[in-house]
Amino acid sequence: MNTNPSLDVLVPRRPSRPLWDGIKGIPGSMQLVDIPRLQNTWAYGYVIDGLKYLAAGAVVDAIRRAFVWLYQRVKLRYSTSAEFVLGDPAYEWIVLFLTENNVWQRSRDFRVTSKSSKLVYGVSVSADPEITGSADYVPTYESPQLFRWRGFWVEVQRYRAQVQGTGGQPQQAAAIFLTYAPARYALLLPLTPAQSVYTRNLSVLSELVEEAHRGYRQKIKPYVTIFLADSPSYGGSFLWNVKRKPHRPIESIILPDGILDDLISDAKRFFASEAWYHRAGIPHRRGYLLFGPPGTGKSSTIHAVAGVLNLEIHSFSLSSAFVDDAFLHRATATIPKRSIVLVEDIDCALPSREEDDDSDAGSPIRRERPRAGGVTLSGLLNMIDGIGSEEGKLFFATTNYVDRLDPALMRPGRIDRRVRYTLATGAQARGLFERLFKDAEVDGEARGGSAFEGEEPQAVPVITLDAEKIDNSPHARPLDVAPDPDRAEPTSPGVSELPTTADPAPRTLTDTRLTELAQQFAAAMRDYEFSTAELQGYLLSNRERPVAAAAEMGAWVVRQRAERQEKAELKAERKERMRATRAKMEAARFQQHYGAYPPFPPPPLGMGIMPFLPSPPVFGGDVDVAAASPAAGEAAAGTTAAPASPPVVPPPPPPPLDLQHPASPLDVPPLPKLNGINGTA
Ligand SMILES: Nc1ncnc2c1ncn2[C@@H]1O[C@H](COP(=O)(O)OP(=O)(O)OP(=O)(O)O)[C@@H](O)[C@H]1O
Repeated sequence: MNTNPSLDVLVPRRPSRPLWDGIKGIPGSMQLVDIPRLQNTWAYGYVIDGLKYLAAGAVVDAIRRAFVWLYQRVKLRYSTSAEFVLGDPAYEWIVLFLTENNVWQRSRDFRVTSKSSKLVYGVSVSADPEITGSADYVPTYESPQLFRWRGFWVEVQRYRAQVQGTGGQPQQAAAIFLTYAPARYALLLPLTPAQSVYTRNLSVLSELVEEAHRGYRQKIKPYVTIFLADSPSYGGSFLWNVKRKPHRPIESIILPDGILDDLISDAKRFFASEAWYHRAGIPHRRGYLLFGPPGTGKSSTIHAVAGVLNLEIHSFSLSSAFVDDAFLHRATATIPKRSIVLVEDIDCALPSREEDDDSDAGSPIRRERPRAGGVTLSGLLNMIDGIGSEEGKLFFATTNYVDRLDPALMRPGRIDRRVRYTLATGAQARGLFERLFKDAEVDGEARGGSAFEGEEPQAVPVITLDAEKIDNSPHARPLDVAPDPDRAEPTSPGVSELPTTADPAPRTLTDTRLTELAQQFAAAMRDYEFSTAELQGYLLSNRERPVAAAAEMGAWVVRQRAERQEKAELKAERKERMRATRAKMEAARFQQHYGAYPPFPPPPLGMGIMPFLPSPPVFGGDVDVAAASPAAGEAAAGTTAAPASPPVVPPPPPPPLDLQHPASPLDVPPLPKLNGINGTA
């Protein structure tokens, strides 16, 4: 008989419906539950314990739910969420704020990266500068950190996730959650999830963010912050790659007088006249196009302007594969007020014919440059003057090929000012020399010893007036001659006055001497012959030898000219081969469609295929598909087309630098015809 009443409840006896048939092995029996025997089995204890735990769990869960319910009521009444998402500038502010407030001190999680130009807010974790100098130690706040701020307890926690980027690559996403409560609610903090702010007073949150922003601006002052849109975005968020660069001193940019000052005062006026723009109903933005050959100072100018005006740069490279219209739109929407939006090499966004094709106008076969990652002209225009581009933003674009730009891009309102950069003039070369060698020591060899430890004194090339080597071009100057390696004489006028014995005390160049050397340096080249970057490269390779740098400039110029000539010849040869290949391909196609001879009179010579048509079929009946590939074509063309090497004509000096000054943003004079810039037609 069953004496256990609880088991009676759990296993009711139902004589008409036996439950334990299978256990006793007698199907159909109605009295088979033998409770006393069941109690003696080993499983019984487990079953009873399990039931007890189940009951205890249910009670705990009920209590937890009651707490959550209570928390929800408190949260609804007092709290707000504060989330800072990686990639947004506010994320940078808050991370710096946390670092400055030493919130990391109890942190156990750090990300260690070698020092680079990437903007990171590392903390000093060691007293040894040798160690802290080579790496950044960034607290990651993976575990919650609690700190006090203005009478509030603030809890910070970071969440990290791997998400799918637009390009399909995995992408890091992160956010920082802040929770704060007045000190009297501090006890509640540990009991609650971190995403809440325990007060409805939003001004507390705003004060915290503003303080973080102020601190950030202060900290970042000596630097220009550059946000690069160089990673695919994910979901609705946008990820900027943040770098920083020290300010570029404005006087280190060597341009004709007035250009930089004018640019800066124009930008200052723009920022100061926000109210006027609003009253006039004109979107508060201003566009600048800087164009000219590579290495002439376009990017440097933008960095210097950003430093002077304390602006951040948000930079786009339109040639990245993942950049499309939607990407541009999303990115532009995240750019804060008072920023520079920079598109370098803006011509890359638009389809254009290859440089080499210019002589083949009219040919049906053209090699188009591949379109960059799906950016359309209208997408670009929307980016420049869409909603997200208003609110006090300077738009800067640079290009080496201004003639490739669509007129729609350059209409007033999108581009308000255009600044042309040219290769260096003599005055710029002098300025560059003086800037790089100001306060420099006199060369070791000029003082009688090598500037470099253990190095043989170099024989300084002598400039001779050899009639055969003299450049007779109209731009030539007396120093356009090759050095004579057999003769070595004192470097330059004035150097012989320097002591000839080794002098341990370093001697700096006097201002007069520096000016003389700068003039000597500049006189060795023609105006508009080299880019400032090329001259800078030469001077840097002679950084400790100003006297020799000036004296050897003539030889360097001669070498550069010879190299250029060689390159120009090779290019002309390649171009000729390509043209011959294309002509063959056209002839083959023509034959395929119409047979060996045309059914109509030949067009004038020079119109693509005709020079090949009167001859009997060169390729036989079939089209040689391999010949259609440039490589095969080049090989074939080597036997049929004699490459012509046109003489290298020195480029005509371009017009002087000009900065156009429209009277108003809507009054921009038409762009002058720019044939010849950078060698393009
Ligand atoms: N006018 C200049 N004054 C001082 N330095 C210059 C000038 N032009 C070029 N440089 C130097 O040459 C280098 C390249 O300059 P920068 O990148 O500004 O040229 P860029 O015109 O933007 O070239 P690209 O069109 O190839 O981008 C930099 O190191 C810069 O210091």
